[in-house]
Amino acid sequence: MHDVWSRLKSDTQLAVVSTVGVFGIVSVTPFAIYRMWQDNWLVVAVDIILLLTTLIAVAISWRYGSTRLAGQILAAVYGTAAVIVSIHVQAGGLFWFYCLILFNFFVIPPLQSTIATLLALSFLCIYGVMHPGEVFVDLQQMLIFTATCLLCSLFAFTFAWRTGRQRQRLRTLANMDPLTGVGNRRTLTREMEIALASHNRHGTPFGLLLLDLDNFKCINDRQGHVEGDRVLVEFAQLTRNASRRSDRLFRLGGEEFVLLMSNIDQAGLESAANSIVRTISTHLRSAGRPVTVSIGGALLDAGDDSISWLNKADACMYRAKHGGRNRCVVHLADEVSALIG
Ligand SMILES: Nc1nc2c(ncn2[C@@H]2O[C@H](COP(=O)(O)OP(=O)(O)OP(=O)(O)O)[C@@H](O)[C@H]2O)c(=O)[nH]1
Repeated sequence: MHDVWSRLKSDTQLAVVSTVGVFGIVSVTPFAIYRMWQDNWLVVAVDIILLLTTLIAVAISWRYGSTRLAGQILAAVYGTAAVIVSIHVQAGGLFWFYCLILFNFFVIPPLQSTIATLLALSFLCIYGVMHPGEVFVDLQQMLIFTATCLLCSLFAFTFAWRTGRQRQRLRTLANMDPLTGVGNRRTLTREMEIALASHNRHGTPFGLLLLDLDNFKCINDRQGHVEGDRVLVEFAQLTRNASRRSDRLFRLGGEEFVLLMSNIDQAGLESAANSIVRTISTHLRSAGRPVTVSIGGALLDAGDDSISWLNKADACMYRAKHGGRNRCVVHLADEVSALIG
């Protein structure tokens, strides 16, 4: 039960599909029973298909995590059902269209949702024009119905689009360091857990570098925090430029950064660290003086967890500081190798 709750809390789309699934079942079931009582077996069949599809879509999203596919199945089936019910229940059935418009915006992205609604609406209007008096009382009713559906769709689109953008912005704020634009500590923790899982399952080699700017306090004290911030931003840019596209840079806090690398061996880690030490001492300047970095590196070994992995790199970084700064030290299985940058 705890697992179900934590998945619902961490996966918004899963929570949405599950909620609309429960609402769908709760709202369709009484109508299916009512139509049975009325002997309207076509609509009963549609309702039963709706209930089964809802259960299948919710099961797909829980079992395989395919919430997008589940949403598309739900939108397609509920759209088709709304058209069939509108034709066979006449005027009363048309009201379901308004639920469909909102429903689509919950389960699929805004553009897909608008297209799905327009398709269902167009089909209904074409059928209505070809069979006068069957779906709409007259042309005026059809036009009013179409206009109100389009308006609802427009409002829902605007709301869903804005909400999506806000959610995206919040996600960025939660995962990114606002000063340097690299991943923050929280993202690093998640990425390290993913690396550990991939290493344990597939044996993928990983390494990390812990980078700490040298005497950064002096820059702040002499040149002020604005200059300190500029140095941090430029340091992040230079480090990213000096590393591979697949390497990921994170700010651990203050003037400490972590570079996470996949598919790397001891020699690769040493060479990457040396290259960054050289790039920074050559290109990073503050008040005309070179700024340098000390780096500790460690490969992910069998039996490591994220804390022991980071601790190995941290111990090496302190060795680099005590060895005179502007250098890197990379952890070996049985020894520590010092490399002058
Ligand atoms: N400008 C700026 N300074 C920061 C930020 N975060 C932390 N600092 C400063 O970074 C400095 C870190 O100082 P220390 O931990 O003594 O490290 P250091 O001076 O680089 O010394 P070593 O690491 O031993 O070479 C402190 O003065 C913090 O105030 C930030 O976001 N912007």
